[in-house]
Amino acid sequence: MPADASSGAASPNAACPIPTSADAQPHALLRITDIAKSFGASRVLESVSLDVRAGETLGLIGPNGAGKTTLFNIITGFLHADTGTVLFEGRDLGTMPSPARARLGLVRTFQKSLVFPTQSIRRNVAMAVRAQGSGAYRWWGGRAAHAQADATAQALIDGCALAGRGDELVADLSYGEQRIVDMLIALAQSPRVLLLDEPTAGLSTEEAAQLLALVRQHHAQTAVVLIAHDIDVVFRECDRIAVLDLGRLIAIDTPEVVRQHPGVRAAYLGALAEVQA
Ligand SMILES: Nc1ncnc2c1ncn2[C@@H]1O[C@H](COP(=O)(O)OP(=O)(O)OP(=O)(O)O)[C@@H](O)[C@H]1O
Repeated sequence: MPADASSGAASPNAACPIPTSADAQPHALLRITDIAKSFGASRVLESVSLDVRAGETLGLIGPNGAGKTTLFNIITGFLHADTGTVLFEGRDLGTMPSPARARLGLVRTFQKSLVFPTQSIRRNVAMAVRAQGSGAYRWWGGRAAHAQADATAQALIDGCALAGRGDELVADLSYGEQRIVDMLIALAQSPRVLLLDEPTAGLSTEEAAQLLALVRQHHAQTAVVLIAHDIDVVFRECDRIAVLDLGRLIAIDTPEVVRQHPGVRAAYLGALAEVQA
């Protein structure tokens, strides 16, 4: 947890002043400012600003349809915002396509797994290692490049609960084990900012904690942004929590402060009362 994870009051503006490129602080790896997005007449995001700091885990929560995945899509270049900026290490990413963003270290996972189920664990992870260099998933290439990617993949696999099972097909793994492969694929891309879209859905709280611990095992300084509907997991695992409601950021602060935020409690209809302090 970063030393400066706490950030004061629960109002979005007080906790995270609307930033400009001129006042970017060195610890804000990713800074999004005034993001708005509509689909036709439907306004999905409205003036969303927040920063993401090296080494922190920032939870991104909100009711269904609040705009969480749309925000991920904009940060990672799968969609472009109508207005607003995405700064990565102070650099405006503009219309940079998603593969180029991934090569900078802006890596994401998806709600639906993107693994190749009929391939081995090692082959899936090795392809991600190679994608980091080339910007595309490739089956072919020189022997040395293959060997290097395999070795990196093997090291990742050996450092987790799938150690010694690199030759197994992903299709033969349990649901929870497949989520680990998703995470290894993300980690293979050397993320500086890792955006995780529902990686813990369907996992127990314990399994979710183990999955997230994998990130810190490999990348202590990576900033993690976690979308999860299990608010128990979010409140336990995150240094700060950002709350979207109807496309607006209604709070961004420490779990302790967010838990008490009246707007957040209203959005969650009292469900927060169940979360352990
Ligand atoms: N490509 C699209 N075209 C039209 N509407 C879209 C598109 N993508 C998302 N939406 C709409 O935007 C709103 C926000 O969707 P989004 O997936 O970002 O929400 P979310 O907070 O991630 O929801 P959930 O928790 O259910 O995944 C929803 O009403 C959704 O139907």
